[in-house]
Amino acid sequence: MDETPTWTTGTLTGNSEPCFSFGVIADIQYADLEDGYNFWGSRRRYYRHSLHLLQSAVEEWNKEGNLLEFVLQLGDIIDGFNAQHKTSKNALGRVMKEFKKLRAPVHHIWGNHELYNFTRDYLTQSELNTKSLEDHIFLGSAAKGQDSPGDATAEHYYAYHFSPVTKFRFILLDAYDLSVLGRDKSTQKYQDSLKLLKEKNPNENLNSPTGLAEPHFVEFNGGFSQAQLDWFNEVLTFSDRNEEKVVVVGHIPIHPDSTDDSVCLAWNYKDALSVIHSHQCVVCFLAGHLHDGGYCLDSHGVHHLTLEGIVETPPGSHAFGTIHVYDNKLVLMGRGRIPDKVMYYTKYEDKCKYNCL
Ligand SMILES: Nc1ncnc2c1ncn2[C@@H]1O[C@H](COP(=O)(O)OP(=O)(O)O)[C@@H](O)[C@H]1O
Repeated sequence: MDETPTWTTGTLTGNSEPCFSFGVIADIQYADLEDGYNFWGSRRRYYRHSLHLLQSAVEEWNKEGNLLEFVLQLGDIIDGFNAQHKTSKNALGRVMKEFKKLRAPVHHIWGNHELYNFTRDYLTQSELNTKSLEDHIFLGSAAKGQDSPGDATAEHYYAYHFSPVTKFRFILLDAYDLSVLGRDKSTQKYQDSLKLLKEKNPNENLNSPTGLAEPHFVEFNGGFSQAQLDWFNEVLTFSDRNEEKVVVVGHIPIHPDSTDDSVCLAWNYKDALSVIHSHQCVVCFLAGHLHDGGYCLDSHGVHHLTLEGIVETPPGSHAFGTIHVYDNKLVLMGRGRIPDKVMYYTKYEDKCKYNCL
């Protein structure tokens, strides 16, 4: 980092100083287990050590003091192996104990490993439901299908938005709204998701992308329901009208150029992208899931940043970051495997140009 930030907190002010900052961390996948490997046996997974990396990330963030407004935990907080060992609640308890030492609030995203360990109803009642931190604004009729945090209706999805300072908003999306993971088999969403997955993936093992025209149609990915996309569109309409900048957060990447393979993408990523591209306000999409980092600036001037995962980070290295929010850019200060990055907001006129093409 060649930029040494000086600090002011408050609204986006028009000056050159950062306005606030937030932490990012992805794919902790803690389990009290010996190291293992990914599916291909090519990358080591440090299940037990991931807790130590979280501990030191929390210590580092706490040193940043009041400047750190919140932390985004991008999903897969504990590993699916906990379900097999019946240690899910215990493992979650250990990880949450570390997060509680943080002097800033944490916003939690749900990934596939949350759904290997817990039902959606359990998650809704758990500390991993941070929707109570939602900002309340008036949205149009398309947003009516959205459930409140306490609701545990069978078809619910987990998404919300918040505004830490005037003119800046974060939207957390549920990339497993359409999924066969975590949904009761009796629900319409389960049936529809299974039908879609099987149409796109004829393999006996639905986690296998072998031979697929669209290799991202695997069981460990998921997608967005039309109800969620309508709600998303309503929030972005509000943000456009209020001339806000928006960062969107989800577990699974939604742009092919922000992943190193064609597998780690949300099923209907194109639908999410087209909602984003029909608005001016989105500056960045943040994701995890891949474990390797990824980045692209898309055709509409939106940055897509995929974060390196903690679980595949060896002792001696790290994988978390702090993003400093300026009037004209986001500055990622990465630690360990996560490189620093400066992401300038695309000017409104340039976005208009893209949108007219
Ligand atoms: N190419 C593949 N073929 C078949 N199964 C796979 C493949 N890749 C992953 N899987 C399986 O899918 C599940 C999720 O994969 P995993 O790599 O553990 O996901 P994550 O990256 O979210 O930890 C695991 O059960 C894994 O064995």
